[in-house]
Amino acid sequence: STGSAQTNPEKNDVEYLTPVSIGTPGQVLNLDLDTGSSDLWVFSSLTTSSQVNGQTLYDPTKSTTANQLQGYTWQISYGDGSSSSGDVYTDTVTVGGVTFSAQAVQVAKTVSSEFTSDPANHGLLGMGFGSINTVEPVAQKTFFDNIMPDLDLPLFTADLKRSAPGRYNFGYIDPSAYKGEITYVPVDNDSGFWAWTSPAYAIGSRNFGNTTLKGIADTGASLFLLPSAAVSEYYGAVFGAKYDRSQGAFTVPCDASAPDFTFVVGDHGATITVPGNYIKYAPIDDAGKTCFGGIQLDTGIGFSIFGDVALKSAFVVFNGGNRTIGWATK
Ligand SMILES: O[C@H]1CN[C@@H](c2nc(-c3ccc(C(F)(F)F)cc3)no2)C1
Repeated sequence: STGSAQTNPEKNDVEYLTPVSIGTPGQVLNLDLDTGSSDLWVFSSLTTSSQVNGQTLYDPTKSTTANQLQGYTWQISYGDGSSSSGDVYTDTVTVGGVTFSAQAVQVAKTVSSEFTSDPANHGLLGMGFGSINTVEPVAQKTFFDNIMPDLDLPLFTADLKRSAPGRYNFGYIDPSAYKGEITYVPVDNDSGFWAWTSPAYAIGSRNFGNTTLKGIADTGASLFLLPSAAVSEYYGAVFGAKYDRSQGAFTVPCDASAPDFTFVVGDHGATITVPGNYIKYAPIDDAGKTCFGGIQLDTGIGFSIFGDVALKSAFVVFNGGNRTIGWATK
């Protein structure tokens, strides 16, 4: 089988939401497909009502194919400190025309304020590796784990765009979606993430250094989080850039000329270039004078995060069959 789903950016591309049908008859929720986690959880009829704020709710009692996993629970927290928890059902789930009939659907009973205040986000669909699924007493498989054997090719692709709809494809590679060759590199999934290493990077027209970037491809993360050496070098090249202690982040003048950030993929010279404009991420003042930086520090995480600012500059193949990640320009 193969499938294809359009994914739609929220304001400032802070996340990309994809319609997902759950249950019989289908209840369509817009979910954040997240390669950085491995739980499929949804706002539901069981979610504490004071924590619901316009989100579409999955109601398992309205689905003839829903079955509760009695006594199973889950609890997850994300990089930004947000969190959610609840119970577990199985039901039929369809994304982009690909269906799995007994998918674990984690229904939220509680969600943190960050989720409550985002009416367009009805939950997350984790596309990481199964080892980091949080369901107790038995971890559940991700949607991709479950459909992979039936896919023509054991992979999915991410084609995110700046402030425009993009696409997740399942089981095939669309040759019209990228230019040149796709360069594949090994993924180390011991952490449960799509972890890989870039051998070097360059800022603007400077020469490539020899500093490797060890990071994860994370479609659920908005920004590009890098080591302090790379971040300082980058913003050192932007006139008027500064570290704003009140924001705890680097900002740039929205009218600054920001250099591109190029990272190497593989050892045959392939590169991906993040346009400097993507790094003038979003205005933080009404006048649109100061912009939040799309590159920020990865301090304390232990690895870099190739989030949407990096991913939307490429066509990315997540191959679960041979555990590789492929990058191509587009
Ligand atoms: O944990 C890492 C795994 N992937 C990254 C991720 N973060 C979120 C997220 C989405 C929406 C929200 C909220 F709506 F604002 F609450 C919060 C976090 N989704 O994937 C970070």
